[in-house]
Amino acid sequence: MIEVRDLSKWFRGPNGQRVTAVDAVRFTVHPGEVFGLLGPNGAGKTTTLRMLCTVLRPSDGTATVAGHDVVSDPGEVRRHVGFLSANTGVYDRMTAWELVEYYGRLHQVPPEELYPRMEELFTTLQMTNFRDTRGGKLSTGMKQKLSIARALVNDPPVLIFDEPTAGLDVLVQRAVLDSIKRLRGRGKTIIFSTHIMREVEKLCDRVAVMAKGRVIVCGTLNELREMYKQDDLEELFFDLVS
Ligand SMILES: Nc1ncnc2c1ncn2[C@@H]1O[C@H](COP(=O)(O)OP(=O)(O)OP(=O)(O)O)[C@@H](O)[C@H]1O
Repeated sequence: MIEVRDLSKWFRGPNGQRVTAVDAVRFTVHPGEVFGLLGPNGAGKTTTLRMLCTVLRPSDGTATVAGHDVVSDPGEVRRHVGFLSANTGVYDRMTAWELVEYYGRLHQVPPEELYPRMEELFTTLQMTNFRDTRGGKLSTGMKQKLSIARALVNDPPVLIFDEPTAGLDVLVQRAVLDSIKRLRGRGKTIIFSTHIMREVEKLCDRVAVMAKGRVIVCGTLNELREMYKQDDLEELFFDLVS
């Protein structure tokens, strides 16, 4: 479970001025739920997710992930989270299989769990054809799948995915979205960011629409349709953020 209460982050701009990237955001994500953070470029989605996975320290407010506070207990948060971002690193010299194995060992997954899980991940994410290819020779989509496998290798209860389908072709997009659905079916708590309403419609149980660092509205898609008397979610999103 993820609980976010009045979470804010500000940075110093080039002239020393305060740039508020995330402004008193609140939401809760439950196990077995896919929660979408939807917003245009610069809305504050990545900054919010980075605070949740302890890469960035909040300026104000609180967040707990799997019951652990992101500021006072970052190690435990990291142990319970699989994080994926557009620039998650893939080592050039390791093969796809070696990289996932390496992360599994880092997380101290016992071998009798690690290898069956890796076989399953490589099959469901359709990675068997490049299992022995080195990172440096993989395409963007292959690297993205590999980063997902890496995030899942220790079977964490919470998954934080920053634009998981960015830059992928439709086939890989579908494989990624299908894996997210399967993970929800297994009771994982999942939050992901996107600026594509279609993905939210396909996948999310609830969504928070963000703009200029704030959550403008949060609810199920039906609640949003009802609230704004607008059935076309693309239009609704446009109206909300413009
Ligand atoms: N390290 C930083 N220093 C200064 N400003 C930053 C920093 N990181 C983010 N920002 C600013 O915070 C705001 C929110 O950025 P963020 O990357 O969280 O948005 P986003 O919703 O993820 O956008 P995108 O869809 O383009 O990835 C932007 O105005 C951005 O310029």
